[in-house]
Amino acid sequence: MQVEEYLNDIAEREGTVHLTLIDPASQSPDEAAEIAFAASQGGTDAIMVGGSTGAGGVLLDQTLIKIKEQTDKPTILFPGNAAGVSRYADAIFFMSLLNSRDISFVTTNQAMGAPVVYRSGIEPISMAYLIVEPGGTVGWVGDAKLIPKNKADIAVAYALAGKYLGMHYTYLEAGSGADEAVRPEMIAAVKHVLGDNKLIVGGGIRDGAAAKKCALAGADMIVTGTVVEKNSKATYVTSKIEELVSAIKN
Ligand SMILES: CC(C)=CCC/C(C)=C/CC/C(C)=C/CC/C(C)=C/COP(=O)(O)OP(=O)(O)O
Ligand SMILES: O=P(O)(O)OC[C@@H](O)CO
Ligand SMILES: [Mg+2]
Repeated sequence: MQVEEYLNDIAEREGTVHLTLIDPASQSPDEAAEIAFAASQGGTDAIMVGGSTGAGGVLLDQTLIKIKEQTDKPTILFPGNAAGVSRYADAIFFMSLLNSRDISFVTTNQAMGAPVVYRSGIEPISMAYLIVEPGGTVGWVGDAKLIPKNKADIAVAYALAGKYLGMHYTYLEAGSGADEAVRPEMIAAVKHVLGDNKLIVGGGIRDGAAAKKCALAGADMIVTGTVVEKNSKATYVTSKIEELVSAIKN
């Protein structure tokens, strides 16, 4: 089964998908694989691999190779630029940062990365990537015109633009380690116009209660990264992921 179909199927059957984000720059490939294994034990549905600063090359390849030795869950690239493409992944969130001021994050990195995706045979999953306040590192790196956190109508406008451009997924990003996750009002307003198109929410989600708020508001998929990155002890990772997963599944 293709990864997009796999994710959509889980969203339909279980209500919400959980994705674990691993930044190859934050630990060794072996440690990344331990986190991926522990997260799989905790019930995560897939592993996203990427970072906004320097996640490419041999480190990215090795991280994916090691992760795939430890888990059967699909691996999905979450690239910060064209260098974030690796043939060792199953799929890639082929995203455009629609609210960037910098055309390189809207189309140029996509053009530079596309032939690599084509040759590697990994599955592209089209995605509108929208960065909301506070935005964190990715907001700065991506030169985003941050969507104000209480302006749901602006997020709705961008989400509709992405949908009309044919993007299957929309990602509302508050930034890694954000003090506050994307607000339920914004999630609900965006999901309302997306209809069957899938909505991913991430940034600043640290516990089951916060994840549940996002899921109840209408998120189809929840991404968490920092919570397990900073506490890579396997038993902690498994129980934290269990907490998040049980909060968002039917
Ligand atoms: C589709 C292709 C080939 C490229 C897309 C390029 C785009 C649109 C990038 C958007 C801007 C950007 C820098 C995204 C990075 C997303 C990401 C991997 C965030 C996760 O990393 P974090 O862990 O939050 O950040 P740090 O790396 O700062 O820890
Ligand atoms: O690290 P956290 O805060 O979980 O954020 C995950 C993801 O949305 C960042 O791109
Ligand atoms: Mg990171």
